[in-house]
Amino acid sequence: MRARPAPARRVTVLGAGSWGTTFAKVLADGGSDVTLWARRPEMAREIREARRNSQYLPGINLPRNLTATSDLAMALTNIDQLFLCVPSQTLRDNLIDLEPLLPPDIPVVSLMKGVEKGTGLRMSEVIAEVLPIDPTRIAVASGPNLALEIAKKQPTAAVVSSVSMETAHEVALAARNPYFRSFVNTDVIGTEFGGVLKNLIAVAIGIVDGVGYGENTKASIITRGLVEMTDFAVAHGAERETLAGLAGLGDLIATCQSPLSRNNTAGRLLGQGYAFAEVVKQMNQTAEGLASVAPILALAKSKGVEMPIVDQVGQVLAGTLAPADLAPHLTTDDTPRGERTTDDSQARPRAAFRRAFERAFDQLRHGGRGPRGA
Ligand SMILES: NC(=O)c1ccc[n+]([C@@H]2O[C@H](COP(=O)([O-])OP(=O)(O)OC[C@H]3O[C@@H](n4cnc5c(N)ncnc54)[C@H](O)[C@@H]3O)[C@@H](O)[C@H]2O)c1
Ligand SMILES: O=P(O)(O)OC[C@H](O)CO
Repeated sequence: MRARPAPARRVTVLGAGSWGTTFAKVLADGGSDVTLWARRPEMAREIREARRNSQYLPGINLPRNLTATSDLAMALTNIDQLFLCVPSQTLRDNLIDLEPLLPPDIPVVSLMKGVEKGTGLRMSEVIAEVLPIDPTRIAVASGPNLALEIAKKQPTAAVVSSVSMETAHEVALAARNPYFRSFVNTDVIGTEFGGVLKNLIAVAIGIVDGVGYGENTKASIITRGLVEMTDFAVAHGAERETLAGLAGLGDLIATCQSPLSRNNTAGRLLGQGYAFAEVVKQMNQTAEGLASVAPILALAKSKGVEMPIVDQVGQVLAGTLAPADLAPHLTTDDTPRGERTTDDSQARPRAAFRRAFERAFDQLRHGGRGPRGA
């Protein structure tokens, strides 16, 4: 007698924007039965009946094993895994609504790349604060994942991270198909901050692009931006290696290079001279970087981490720095870490100046008798 095939995994994605819908497709193409929860009933109906999300993924056909509802209780009934993909600033309210309906002991996965304004908390921390859930059942997924490319089945990879390797594996198994490969790690802090921080560097890239600067400027910002990302994340407990991987460098490259990126696009509008309020009005999608600048700078300050590029992005958003003045060489270090001064003509005058200063100081201390020992 042939063994009966195991029933398909049942998963729900909360949030039917561009990434929520795309990730639901990733999961469905990986063999799960997927329910997508949309806030607006008309959007749920279009996804269910026409198998399209024409607002966020125009031209993309959605698979048959993906359905949609705007009924939260229905979306959360009898599921094996839950994925969260709403704007970071609304997550807390969404969690409060879903908390009484959450099935016990299922993995809850954040697909978001922002921090909460006011608290500075990462999304996994907001989940841990609001839901009565064992921390080992929380996971995050991040990587170079521009929604529209993935919806067209262009191959890419991501990282699923949880403090429990078992949970990470469980989720990665669901988030895997012929065009989407999920790797696993236990560095939740690094994986999550990688996704948040690359948005800020992508805004900077958009700004200089909008101004009309070329590839040298952008390469310097990307390179020094990665150092800022790494310093920040490591100071908050991340592993350096994570920031050099898909969730750090990988996502930084994708987001900084692509016109599909909303953070990059928002930056470009700022660089072209639009004021922050106008940019927010023009963007009808989530550009997480705009809300993350202030909490990230506050977190950086609390750990004494210097973030000159992110700081300048904050100033452009506030209207106190002209976009054309955002430049990577405006760092506070003479020679930033990771860069060498190859010609020591710059170092010598500084050393000579220090010696002259010490001599003068010594003379003053010893009543003009000349330096001690002289
Ligand atoms: N789009 C991408 O390529 C991509 C890739 C990886 C990660 N992300 C991350 O995914 C998250 C969501 O981004 P997105 O691209 O799907 O955004 P989006 O702007 O395309 O969609 C946001 C969705 O959230 C809904 N929404 C808005 N307010 C809400 C509320 N109060 N309650 C519930 N739902 C609400 C909107 O109706 C919309 O369906 C962000 O953190 C983003 O950084 C996006
Ligand atoms: O469109 P963005 O700028 O939110 O970037 C999308 C993804 O995070 C890229 O990995």
